[in-house]
Amino acid sequence: MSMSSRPPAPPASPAAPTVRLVEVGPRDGLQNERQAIATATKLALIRRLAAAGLKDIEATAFVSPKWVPQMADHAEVMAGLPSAAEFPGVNYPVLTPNLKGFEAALAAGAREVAVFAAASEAFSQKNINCTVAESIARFEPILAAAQTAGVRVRGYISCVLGCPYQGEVAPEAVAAIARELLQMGCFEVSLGDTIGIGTPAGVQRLIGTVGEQVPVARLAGHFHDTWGMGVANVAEAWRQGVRVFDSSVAGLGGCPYAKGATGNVATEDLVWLLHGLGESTGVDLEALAACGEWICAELGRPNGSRAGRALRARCAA
Ligand SMILES: CC(C)(COP(=O)([O-])OP(=O)([O-])OC[C@H]1O[C@@H](n2cnc3c(N)ncnc32)[C@H](O)[C@@H]1OP(=O)([O-])[O-])[C@@H](O)C(=O)NCCC(=O)NCCSC(=O)C[C@@](C)(O)CC(=O)[O-]
Repeated sequence: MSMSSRPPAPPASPAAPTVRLVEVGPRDGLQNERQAIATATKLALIRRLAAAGLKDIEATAFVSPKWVPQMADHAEVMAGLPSAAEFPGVNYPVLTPNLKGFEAALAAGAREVAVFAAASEAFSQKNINCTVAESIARFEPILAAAQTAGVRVRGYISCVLGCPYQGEVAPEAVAAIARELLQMGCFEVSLGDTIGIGTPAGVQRLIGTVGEQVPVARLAGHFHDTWGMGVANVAEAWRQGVRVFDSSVAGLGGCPYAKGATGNVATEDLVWLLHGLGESTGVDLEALAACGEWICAELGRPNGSRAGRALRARCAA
């Protein structure tokens, strides 16, 4: 392709981000990979993501290694994270389902953790082996211990637009859990479309209903791309005022307890969309796309990012 026929690039991202991206590739993206992934590969991925400008990189999960073997090296991952001198201002949150996980995360140096609930009873049982109410009760000691230790706690809610076991999920159920998580002390609640089943109309209803109970500024969008709606759903959530989004480089991922779920919306696609909307993310899209290509080659899997593939094709032309 000649230079003149190239599509115009969206504006480059200026220094101060107006939208916060939470890169979940090293955790959500890798947790479902069947092949063993070396800790060194996970750390190289994290380093490349930080070098591309991502400031929130979910590093691992302090969950049971019997349930999610891929995250069994959580302490080693934490020990090998880049130093603050190398990448200033980068945050490395981790998942903690219970106090045992929180204590291990704290001992490993975590400064931010995430608790995860579901808006569906069936999913809660499959994912964390307890009811929704029991999960919230398990979070209480985490929030208390985190406050003492000065650790920030994020909340997740899974299945906000549908459940693989239960089907429809009422936005009111999501709103009630979001309110509870914020009242408990979570600084933000990430709304997970775990099976990527939602459409923009559902996102509009969801944010409208949840936004009646909690400030939209305290919500994040976490969209999987299983049905190809990831970017459209982000655009709708953005239109509704959401300014924090979770994504994974190259669209890595799936969920061990949501059969058929594909990865998160790809970070490259999200960055392309947001820059096109005039937002800044602080992310260098070319460096990110190179990172996406690299991890896909490492894992021997196709690149799930449309923008990443388009950039590669442009560079090869
Ligand atoms: C929550 C549990 C532990 C309950 O699992 P359980 O079996 O009910 O727990 P338990 O308390 O009976 O303990 C059983 C064993 O696990 C150990 N154990 C207990 N807790 C821990 C811990 N924290 N770390 C390490 N080990 C732990 C415990 O010590 C014991 O070991 P044993 O005596 O048998 O040797 C389990 O169900 C679990 O680990 N689930 C994790 C599931 C998971 O990671 N899912 C994926 C993340 S969520 C997600 O992807 C959705 C999200 C966030 O991305 C948003 C979206 O898209 O929807």
